Amino acid sequence: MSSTWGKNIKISLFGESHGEAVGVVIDGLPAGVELDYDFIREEMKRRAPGRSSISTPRKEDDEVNIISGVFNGRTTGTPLCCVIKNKNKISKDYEKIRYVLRPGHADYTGYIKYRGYNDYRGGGHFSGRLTAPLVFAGAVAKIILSKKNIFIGAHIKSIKNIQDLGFDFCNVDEGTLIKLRQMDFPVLNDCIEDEMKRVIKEAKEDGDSVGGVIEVAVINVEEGLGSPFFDSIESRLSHLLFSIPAVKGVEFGEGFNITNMLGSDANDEFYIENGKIKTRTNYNGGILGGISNGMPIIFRVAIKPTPSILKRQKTVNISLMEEVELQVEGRHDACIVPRAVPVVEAVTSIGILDMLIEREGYSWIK
Ligand SMILES: Cc1cc2nc3c(=O)[nH]c(=O)nc-3n(C[C@H](O)[C@H](O)[C@H](O)COP(=O)(O)O)c2cc1C
Ligand SMILES: C=C(O[C@@H]1CC(C(=O)O)=C[C@@H](OP(=O)(O)O)[C@H]1O)C(=O)O
Repeated sequence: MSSTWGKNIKISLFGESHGEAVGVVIDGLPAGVELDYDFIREEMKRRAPGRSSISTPRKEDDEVNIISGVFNGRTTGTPLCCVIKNKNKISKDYEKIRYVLRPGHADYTGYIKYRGYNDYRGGGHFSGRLTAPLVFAGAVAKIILSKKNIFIGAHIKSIKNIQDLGFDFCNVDEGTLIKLRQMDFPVLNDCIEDEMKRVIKEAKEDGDSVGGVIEVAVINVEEGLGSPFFDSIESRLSHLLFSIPAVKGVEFGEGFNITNMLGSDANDEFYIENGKIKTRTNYNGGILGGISNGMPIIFRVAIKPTPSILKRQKTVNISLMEEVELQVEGRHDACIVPRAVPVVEAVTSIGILDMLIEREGYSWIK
């Protein structure tokens, strides 16, 4: 099933953007974990639509309704089902373009795969709205990971060609990640925020959209997590990251740039600090042979420009089999990147927790 993922923590997404609700069933959770509802609400708010002028004006409160798997505020260990209602749908925008394929969106491929039975309203099951339940599942995973002091944080590394500073690959502290989490527009260099927002606003005024890159750090993962080959940390996390709509690239450590380096530079040399083996550089992003080496796990995720744009585009009416021009109406993100930051963190948390339970079972979770 394409909407189900995981070996130990299994998540199953359901719903459509203009249907009754979206949601997730999480199976394999440990019993007895106290859920911090304030934290979960904050995480949901970070992603929710309609909270800024650069995001879609569709306002949703993204209130989570937990309908199973929690009793007296603690997980029971049985499937946890969370439902998030769709309260602010305007489906008429999509009736007009029912058979007119939006370039860059999943209208064509969805129509072909599901033989025209797909819910086309708002992208249906392909919508970025399905990332709301992912953020919920990620918040639960973050609560559990915090028991091992594992923190996941991310910032907007670039919007189009405007660059933020990068993480210090060897030294990412918890304080920085928590500060980023509290920011509506998380960047390391405060001075770059206005310029990035200007690029987004200019594209929007022009009926267009822009993309960008998100940089992620996972800290305090002990050495030895992961496996070689098919279950490498890179493979497991990439599977989840590429499941997020609009993700077009993932690179770990120096990523593609490592090809510009000599081996003598790219090799992270080892040393000992207080009896612990560390590396002086971290170009490999904390992973060797698919397994964590105890350094921060660092990677970047490329997000494409939002496909639904006001600008006129050439496309096809699939019912009439005619070439037509399209001007998309409706409520869309001029740039997906800021709202994708908590989503990227969420799937990373789910992936790390899944691998941790595989390695250590449940006994460390109290
Ligand atoms: C948080 C989030 C918000 C999104 N908002 C929009 C949007 O407003 N309009 C749009 O056309 N696409 C939006 N997308 C992207 C589409 O859902 C995505 O491009 C589409 O499903 C096709 O998938 P693909 O780009 O991975 O091929 C959003 C994605 C995410 C993760
Ligand atoms: C609703 C959300 O984002 C939606 C993601 C989306 C898409 O095509 O992915 C298209 C828009 O949907 P609509 O046309 O119904 O307003 C966004 O608003 C959300 O993230 O919660």
